[in-house]
Amino acid sequence: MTVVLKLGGSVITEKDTPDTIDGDALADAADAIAASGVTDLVLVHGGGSFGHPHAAAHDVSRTEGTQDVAAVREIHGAMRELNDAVCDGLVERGVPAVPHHPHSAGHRDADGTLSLPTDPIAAKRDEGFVPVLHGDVVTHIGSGVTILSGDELVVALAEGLSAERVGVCSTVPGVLDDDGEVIPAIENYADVRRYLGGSDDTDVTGGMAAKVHALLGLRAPASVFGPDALADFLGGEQPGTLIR
Ligand SMILES: Nc1ncnc2c1ncn2[C@@H]1O[C@H](COP(=O)(O)OP(=O)(O)OP(=O)(O)O)[C@@H](O)[C@H]1O
Ligand SMILES: C=C(C)CCOP(=O)(O)O
Repeated sequence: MTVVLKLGGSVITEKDTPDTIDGDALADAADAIAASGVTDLVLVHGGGSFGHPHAAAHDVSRTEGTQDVAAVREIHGAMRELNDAVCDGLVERGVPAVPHHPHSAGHRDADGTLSLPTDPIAAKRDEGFVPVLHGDVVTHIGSGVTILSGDELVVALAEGLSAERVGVCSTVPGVLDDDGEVIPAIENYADVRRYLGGSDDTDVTGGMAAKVHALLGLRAPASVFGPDALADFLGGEQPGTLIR
């Protein structure tokens, strides 16, 4: 039973300080993953303070591209650095994490549709590794490169690997209504659109609104929850908001 789990960049980094890992949060997340014993796992992490400030500095988003090779290398390089730290934290705890860098593994066509072959990822999983992907810059036909968000990766992986469970761990305990209460379940974007905003921090990929929109397109149920509920999710529970 394949589980696709995204660790929000806002969870594992200090999102308001560029290029800074939140070491305690990363350690807690890695502890929870190691202790869960879940092995059929594909991980994704977001950009946080490694991805978004560099993308914003070069005016790159999911739709605005750049052909500037220095920008490509800067954004991708920052994300590789974060990916190294995530993989290191997992391997130190006995989780066989291996990187899978989207910049080298996928691209968008001229309409922005993502092509990301999942066979190489399935092969890693089937060999007992835990592939760790991340938000990145990807080649976009006619636009140079654009940003690929971790949330888009979650959707592509969940579909391509026929995942049974999908989890998105963010800083918030779930999708919140206007009173700050967690909305238990979402089945329709129109029902919750009025509650959804972007991110509190620099975020070129759209915050919660884009997340919910993307997850509603999945066949598998997806849970949005906070870091405290990561162990519960990995234990088979559906904490936070269930999107189906
Ligand atoms: N209705 C809402 N409920 C919960 N969070 C919301 C809502 N509307 C907007 N948000 C914002 O969405 C943010 C979560 O999305 P964001 O994309 O920043 O998180 P992430 O995926 O953890 O980080 P990253 O994009 O770096 O990977 C929250 O921190 C909050 O600021
Ligand atoms: C900004 C970059 C490079 C990655 C964005 O991924 P996200 O944090 O999942 O939206």
